[in-house]
Parts: sequence; C-alpha cells; structure tokens
Amino acid sequence: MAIPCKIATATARNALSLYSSLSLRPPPLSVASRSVTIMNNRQSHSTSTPDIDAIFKQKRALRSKVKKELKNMDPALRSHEDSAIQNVILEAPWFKTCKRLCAYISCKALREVDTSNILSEVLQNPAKDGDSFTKKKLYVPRVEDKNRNMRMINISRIDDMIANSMNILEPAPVDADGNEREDVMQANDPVDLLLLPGLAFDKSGRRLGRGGGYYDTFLMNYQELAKERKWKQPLLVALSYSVQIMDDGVIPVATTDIPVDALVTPSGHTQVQH
Ligand SMILES: Nc1nc2c(c(=O)[nH]1)N(C=O)[C@@H](CNc1ccc(C(=O)N[C@@H](CCC(=O)O)C(=O)O)cc1)CN2
Ligand SMILES: Nc1ncnc2c1ncn2[C@@H]1O[C@H](COP(=O)(O)OP(=O)(O)OP(=O)(O)O)[C@@H](O)[C@H]1O
Repeated sequence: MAIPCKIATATARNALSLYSSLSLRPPPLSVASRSVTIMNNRQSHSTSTPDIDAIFKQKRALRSKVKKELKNMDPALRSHEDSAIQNVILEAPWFKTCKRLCAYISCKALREVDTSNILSEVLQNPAKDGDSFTKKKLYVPRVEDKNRNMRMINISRIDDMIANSMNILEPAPVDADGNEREDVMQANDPVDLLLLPGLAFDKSGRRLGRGGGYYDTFLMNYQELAKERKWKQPLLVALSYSVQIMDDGVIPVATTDIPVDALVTPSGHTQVQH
C-alpha cells in the first residue's frame, strides 16, 4: 500500500551553477504510425494515422519495465539522487526567480523523485525578488475524478494535506478556516514553472506518465489559457532518476502527449534538444 510522504527540511545544497536559456520549445514530436490503405472507388492511397492501440501497448510495457527498475534501485543511490536532483533545482536561476509554480507532492510508495526539500523551501523561505523578498506561490495537484480531471490548488502550508484514494497527499478544496483555495486556472497571474513527475523521459522532452492522462490534460488546458491571456508559457521541467532516462525513440508518443522543456537528473540539468 502506498504511504504518504513526510516533508523534510531543506538540506545544504551544492553550489551548482546552471544556466541556459529555457524559453525554447521542442519541435512537435514524431508519433508512432502505421500506413493505412484507403480504398476509394477504384483508387487506393496510403495515409499515415496514429496506431493508438499499439502506442498504448508499448506505453504499458515501458511503464512496467521502469517500475521494476525503480523497485530494484539501491536505497542509498535513490537517496543520493533525490538530494542531487533537488539541489540542482534549488540552485537553478529559473527556480530562484520563479514567482508562482506548480509542483507535485512526491510519493515514496510510487518511488517518485523526492520533492520535499523543494516544497519546504518554497513554503518556508521567501525568495529574493530584486531588492525585496517575496514568497513563491505554490500550487499542488488535486485529482477530482478518474476522468483525467486534475486541478492545481494553492497551498501555503503542508500540514493540512490529506491522502487521496491513491494515497498521494493533496489539499482539500477549502483551507482550515473554511476559505476556498485558489485554483490555478482561476488565478489572475500566470505560473512560471511546473515541476512534473513521470515514469520515463528522454533528452528530446518526451515524457511517459502513469497512465491517467491527468498531466497531459491539465497542461493542454493551461497552455490554452496562457495563450488566450497572452501570458508567457510556463517552463515544464521533469524530475528523473538516472534509470528513468531512455534513449531516443524508446518512449512511445501519442498526439495528446505534451513534451517537457527540460529534464533535471542527478548529474544536472538537461535542456531539451531542438
Ligand atoms: N505525486 C504525484 N501526484 C499526482 C500524480 C503523480 O503522478 N504523482 N498524478 C499524475 O497523474 C496525479 C494522480 N495520478 C495518478 C495516477 C496513477 C497512480 C498510480 O498509483 N498508479 C499505479 C498503477 C495503477 C494501475 O495501473 O491501476 C502505479 O503507477 O503503480 C497514482 C496517481 C495527480 N497527483
Ligand atoms: N488532452 C487530452 N485529451 C483527451 N484525452 C487525453 C488527453 N491527454 C491524455 N488523454 C488520454 O488519457 C489516457 C492516458 O494517457 P497517457 O497514456 O498519455 O497517460 P500518461 O502518460 O500517464 O499521461 P499523464 O502524465 O498526463 O497522466 C489516454 O487514453 C489518452 O488518450
């Protein structure tokens, strides 16, 4: 059974100096396809349509392979990689300067890259904003139903989270004082950064989730909202243990899959290649 994770205090960080322009988007990714012959009266022609069933099957197979590898990961290596990945983020200029972000609350039982140091840092310490200090605004996921509906809800404390049916900690829609929490889709200001979980990633920005379609649906809606409001699109950054990084071509891609802009791995930060 899954165990909700405790939020740890931020640890000392490596002084990693990372900077690169992160505003570039990856090109559209190729989609696995099959050639379909259409008989049209006496003419026949070939067209390329996504073979959705084949893609789903390949995704399922890759998910179980990666889950096994995560299960077999040495605990000392896991702990080392958890710290290294979080330190990369905590020292990154795009993290330091971000004002509003969405991040996942990591779940140990799902063997996800730990985000507890990052969440503690965001919730405890104001960030330097020019000459003044302001707190970053944090939104975390809340699953509404099994039909791909996930909201990102603003929280300012970690201790009023409750475990959902998947045993992931998430906020109640109202806070302890009975006030409705802000949904990022209703906010007046855009988020600059999204920290994403997942099962497998590659250097071209492909990302394989757990099969719920929650993030792809949320990202599609949020990117549309940002476009409508003429906001800068948020930077999409995925967190990945080394065993989760795949060679190019290994991750099956469907048309609804949204690529990430950057991958943070234990050895640093990889900007998606264009
Ligand atoms: N920490 C965290 N929060 C998150 C997500 C996530 O991936 N990680 N989500 C991202 O979508 C949403 C929840 N989606 C989830 C989808 C599947 C499973 C899960 O336990 N899957 C099992 C397999 C279940 C099955 O196959 O029947 C597993 O992966 O082992 C958990 C959360 C929102 N919150
Ligand atoms: N934007 C979308 N609109 C409609 N259906 C979608 C969308 N995004 C995903 N889906 C559907 O959700 C299901 C799960 O998708 P997929 O296998 O890509 O999940 P995933 O990799 O776990 O994604 P996520 O990280 O978003 O949970 C599929 O049936 C897919 O077609």
